[in-house]
Amino acid sequence: MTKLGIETEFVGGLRKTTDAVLDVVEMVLAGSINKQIVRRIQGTGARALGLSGVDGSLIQAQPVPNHAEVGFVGDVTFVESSIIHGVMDMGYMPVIAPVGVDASGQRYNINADTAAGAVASHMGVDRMIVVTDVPGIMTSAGGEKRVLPEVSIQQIEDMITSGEIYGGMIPKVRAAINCIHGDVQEVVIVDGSEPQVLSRVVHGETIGTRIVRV
Ligand SMILES: Nc1ncnc2c1ncn2[C@@H]1O[C@H](COP(=O)(O)OP(=O)(O)O)[C@@H](O)[C@H]1O
Ligand SMILES: CC(=O)N[C@@H](CCC(=O)OP(=O)(O)O)C(=O)O
Repeated sequence: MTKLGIETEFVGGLRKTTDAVLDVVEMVLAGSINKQIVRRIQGTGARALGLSGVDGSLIQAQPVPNHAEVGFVGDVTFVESSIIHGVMDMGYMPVIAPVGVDASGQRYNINADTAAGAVASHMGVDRMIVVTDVPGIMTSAGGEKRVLPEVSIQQIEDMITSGEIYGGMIPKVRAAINCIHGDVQEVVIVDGSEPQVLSRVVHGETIGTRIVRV
């Protein structure tokens, strides 16, 4: 953005999105970043297929409640999960860029965690794994900083209110809460720099933070 001379700022973890910002967001998220992820997955020998939420109206969106403040940021209204199932049935891992569209063709920038949560909910998966750059939800209650192995929805709400959960962690936990209210049984937040982190979660290792219904 800076290189292109466009200024942006974040409000509650969401990027303020003007038309000019939307152009760059779509170009980068659905273009270069999406293809980079696809190339990396293919580099491991797996098969990947990149698409954005606009393709096939995969991610349908509406303006967020605070759109007057943040602009073209979207909440997901519907996910055409049959497209994802179709891609997976063909043996490809879908890599979905978080850009949504509404019935009039308006594009929306959607936080990646919000989009992932909506995809997980609409697909009816048992578990969503959120990969980030910290070892989980951290607390400094009791003096030193530590990872919480498990948190409830109420604890999360309290931590947002107290400011202990802030910035980019907010859309992650909000997406987790939305998932848990549906069919998804648990959401696990883990550090992507941990080796083999996805298979370790799938095999039941206690790692990161589990968000459970309770
Ligand atoms: N309680 C918390 N525990 C851990 N990280 C937190 C917490 N509250 C806020 N954060 C911040 O959330 C960040 C992760 O969100 P974000 O930067 O959006 O990650 P990503 O780019 O992986 O989506 C962490 O790097 C950290 O700065
Ligand atoms: C509305 C909004 O904030 N969209 C995000 C989409 C990408 C994203 O969410 O990336 P992270 O998961 O690394 O934060 C953005 O424009 O940065």
